[in-house]
Amino acid sequence: MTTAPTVSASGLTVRYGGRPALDDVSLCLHEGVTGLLGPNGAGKTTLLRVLATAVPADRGSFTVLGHDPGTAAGRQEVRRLLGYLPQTPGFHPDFTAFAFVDYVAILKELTDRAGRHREVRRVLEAVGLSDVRARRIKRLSGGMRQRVALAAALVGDPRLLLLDEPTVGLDPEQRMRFREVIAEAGEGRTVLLSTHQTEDVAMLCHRVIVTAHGRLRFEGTPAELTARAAGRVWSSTERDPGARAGWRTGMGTFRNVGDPPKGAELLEPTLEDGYLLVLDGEPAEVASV
Ligand SMILES: Nc1ncnc2c1ncn2[C@@H]1O[C@H](COP(=O)(O)OP(=O)(O)OP(=O)(O)O)[C@@H](O)[C@H]1O
Repeated sequence: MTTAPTVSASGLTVRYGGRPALDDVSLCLHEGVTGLLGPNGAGKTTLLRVLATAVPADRGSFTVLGHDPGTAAGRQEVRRLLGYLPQTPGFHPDFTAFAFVDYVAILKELTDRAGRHREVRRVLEAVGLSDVRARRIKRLSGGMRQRVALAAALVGDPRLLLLDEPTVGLDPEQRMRFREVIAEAGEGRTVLLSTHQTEDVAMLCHRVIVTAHGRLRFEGTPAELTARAAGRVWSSTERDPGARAGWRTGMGTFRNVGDPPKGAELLEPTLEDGYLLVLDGEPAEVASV
């Protein structure tokens, strides 16, 4: 990648009660969509909170397009460049979808009323909510509320978009719609997408980061993550006790991931297989995704 990174982070560490939620994480994010995978408690939300300047790092530093949030002026610049969809977005339920996104647009310093309203209509259209923009948030479904939160993150055309599990709880059609919007947002902008959906990463992302126990375990392309499982996925009629993971498929045969026995019938690996193998060696409660 030849372009300068949007985000450069070095040694980011956050501790809660002495335990590291984020442990010496260094990374660069470029334009396009980067997927952030990791089991529960891996530190994904903590990393997004730090980059969103919602939580300060105990150690380490980062810049966004050269601005250092370690200073008050730098933090203000970084916040101007950000769109953030937190894991549990907060709404005032009596707001309409339009009024809520408009409120966020005002906080984002879009002061010209007519231009701001155009922008609010644009992002509501992008997430497919134009028809219900006058409906109160308390009367919207969970998936629609998630789309309101995405519209609020998109408003003002941020250069860096931080999305914390945006497709959780969405039906397949809505997930597809989200993918379209996120892919579009990744054109000319930098998107960090935290997710448990390896499918979303395979379909959307040009880069992928895997974390566990607050540490970076992998950084590369989805194809490179998938390649970690090349020659390590095989089919058998019984569950192979030597497999790292194995399950009966709908075909009645077992799909095993790990170190295959000699002569095993090898299968085409997926990104999820690569992910499982990257987590291999983690303590069991973390590795059992
Ligand atoms: N405010 C907090 N106070 C204390 N501990 C916290 C706090 N926030 C996170 N942690 C702990 O830090 C670790 C990382 O949590 P984090 O929410 O960043 O993980 P995650 O990868 O986003 O998990 P999930 O996939 O379940 O959302 C966990 O052990 C969590 O319990």
